[in-house]
Amino acid sequence: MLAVNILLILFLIPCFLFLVRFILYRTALILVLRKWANWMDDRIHVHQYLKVAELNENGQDNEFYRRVFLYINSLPSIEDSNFTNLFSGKKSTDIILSLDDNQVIQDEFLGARVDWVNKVERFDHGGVCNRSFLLRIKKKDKRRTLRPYLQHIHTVSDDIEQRRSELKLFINNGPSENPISGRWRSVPFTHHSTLDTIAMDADLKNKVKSDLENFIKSQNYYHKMGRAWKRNYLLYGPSGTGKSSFIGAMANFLNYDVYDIDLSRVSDDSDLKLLLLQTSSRSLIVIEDLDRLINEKLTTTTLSGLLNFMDGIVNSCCGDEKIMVFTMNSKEQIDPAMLRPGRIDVHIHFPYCDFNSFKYLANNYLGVKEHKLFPQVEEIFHSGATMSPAAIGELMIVNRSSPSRALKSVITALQSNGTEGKIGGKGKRLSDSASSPLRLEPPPHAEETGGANWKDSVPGAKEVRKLYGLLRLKSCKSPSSFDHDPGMIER
Ligand SMILES: Nc1ncnc2c1ncn2[C@@H]1O[C@H](COP(=O)(O)OP(=O)(O)OP(=O)(O)O)[C@@H](O)[C@H]1O
Ligand SMILES: [Mg+2]
Repeated sequence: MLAVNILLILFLIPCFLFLVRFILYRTALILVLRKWANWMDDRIHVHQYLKVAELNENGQDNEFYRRVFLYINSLPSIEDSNFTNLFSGKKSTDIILSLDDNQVIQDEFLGARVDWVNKVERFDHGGVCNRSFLLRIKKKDKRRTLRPYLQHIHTVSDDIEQRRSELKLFINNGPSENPISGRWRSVPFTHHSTLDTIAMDADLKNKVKSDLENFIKSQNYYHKMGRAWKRNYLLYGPSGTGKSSFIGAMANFLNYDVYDIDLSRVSDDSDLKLLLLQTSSRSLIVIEDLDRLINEKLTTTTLSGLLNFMDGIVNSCCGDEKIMVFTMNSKEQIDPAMLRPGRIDVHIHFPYCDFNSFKYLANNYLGVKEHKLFPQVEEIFHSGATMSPAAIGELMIVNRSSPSRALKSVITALQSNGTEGKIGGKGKRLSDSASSPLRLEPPPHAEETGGANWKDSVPGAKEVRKLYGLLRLKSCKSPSSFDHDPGMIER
């Protein structure tokens, strides 16, 4: 009998507990209980308040208010708040939750519970209002958790901002242009290149990737060494080999804004310094075609002005975490002082296509991994014929509806190139400005206007050459590009 009773009790206890749990969670009872517990807790402890006002005493925006705003609205507990606003985000599918006026939200940090009140005081009918966030924290927790908690808010809000913000491309105004908007004007940076879309030796790409990753983690290292936290890259190689695209890929990889310096709009060395001073942290500072600017004397800045700029001396006083990127077609005629280690930390060579790069492009542009024409293409590459990735890419794009036709067009172009001899001349940018005497441009709107004709006929080498001036005959060795200098990469 006793055994039966014990069994019955053992059965009933879990049933009872299950029922209590069911009632608590199926009804609002659990919330009521939690509220009581918090109320009791509040009575027992002494609390302190910290106010983060929207405006400082001079009526200027309080940066920390904005950070707290981002932080609070990212807390999962916002879903438990009694009143929450819903807004649509940047994408049509995004919905953003935002705490309503005078609502309280709870947060927990290092085991301490804190409350935030979104305080809004209105003075006249919905017009002027005072906004602030009020932090309520237990006195006993304050000393232990406040500082790390505020730091935590900084880090989280930084992270959110970084994820949300769109990248910007800054272009410098001339010294006398646009005094209101300052020396830089910006447009959204929408370059779609990524490290994956660039055809490049796989080892080299991985090295660059890890170099960039190391750089962004090395703040302490640079500061301990007393150096500005910056790294200088030189991308060099013939026209159409992907240097500019690689800059876009770097910016997208690092999530950095890009400052593209047009040296022809820089009046002198101090003007260049000024421009650098007005760049922000976490940015790529780019000077393209540096060799052409120097050799053709298209800049009024002096060599020493450029060297100081590369050293970033002025830079180190006003925010760092910058990467400078210089592009050149060739570094042969450049003063070695400009290229010495420390001034240029990483040299990356961008060569013409080899068979591996060709396969990479075929996969990216045509979605073709293997093809019966590949052995023939490989043979032609091995015989020494080559083209720039830009030229090959264009042939693939215009013939993308038929991979076989695209490959045949590349073969024809490579073969003609091989038999017709070397086509010399310095590479030019497709987008070169009118100031340049040698303008090589793609056919106007080839895709939209003449697209049908282009697609129907396979363009031969002559057409390609005429259109782009990008064909070269050059033995194409696999790139030995990332110039290793043992001292160049921090470990
Ligand atoms: N290595 C590459 N991988 C993928 N695409 C490439 C590569 N090189 C060039 N392209 C394509 O060719 C076009 C021109 O390339 P890009 O402007 O980057 O060349 P560049 O080296 O900067 O030339 P320039 O010296 O004339 O400025 C881009 O649309 C790019 O997509
Ligand atoms: Mg370029």
